[in-house]
Amino acid sequence: MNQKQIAGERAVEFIEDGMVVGLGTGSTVYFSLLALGERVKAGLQIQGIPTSEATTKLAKQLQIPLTDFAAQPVLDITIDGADAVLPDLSLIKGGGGALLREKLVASASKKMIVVADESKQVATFDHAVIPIEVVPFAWETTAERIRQLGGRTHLRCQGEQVFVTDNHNFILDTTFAEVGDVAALQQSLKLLTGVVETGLFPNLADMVIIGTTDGVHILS
Ligand SMILES: O=C[C@H](O)[C@H](O)[C@H](O)COP(=O)(O)O
Repeated sequence: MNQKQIAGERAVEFIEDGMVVGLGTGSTVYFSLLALGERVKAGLQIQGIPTSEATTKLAKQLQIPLTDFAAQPVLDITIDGADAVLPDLSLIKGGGGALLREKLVASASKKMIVVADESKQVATFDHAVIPIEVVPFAWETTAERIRQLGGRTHLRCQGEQVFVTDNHNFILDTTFAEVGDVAALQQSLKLLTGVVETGLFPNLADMVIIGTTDGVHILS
């Protein structure tokens, strides 16, 4: 079994009857969704809130019941992936461009469980790609403001086209030679006009389930 699959499946064991569940995005959570679909088929009663259009589509295919923030403003648990994880459980997310809805869902959840393979464990975010969602209007000016904070920005494209998020924004994949305090960098970036959200997730994950060749390794 691959590392993403064992991590993804283990997280679903934490879901209980009656819960409102945040459904993350990505190739690791994919396995969580498959396992959750099986449990729902077997009688588990939950309501899911998806973090992307892709997850919405898959959840519907798997017949996982869905709800929304208007009906359920507080979630019991969220299961989501990550692009990088520090030992203090700070995350980088947004490799698939879903970071804004992912942060809205995670921050409204009582518990966030992250699922990842071993490659996602890192010692530092220095030089790591941090996706930053920006409004398309004047994105070049926003990029310049990020560069003034020390970031190297790269407008995300998909083939010849600029990548557009589910929220109709652009992504600036940005690296910093020295990230320093993750929460402080997040704050500084959020203060820039034009920045919608960043892929830095300090203080949100409660547990990280890492799939390894010898089974799962749980950090909490
Ligand atoms: O925007 C995408 C999300 O933040 C994903 O959860 C993250 O990129 C990890 O994805 P994967 O499990 O495919 O590596």
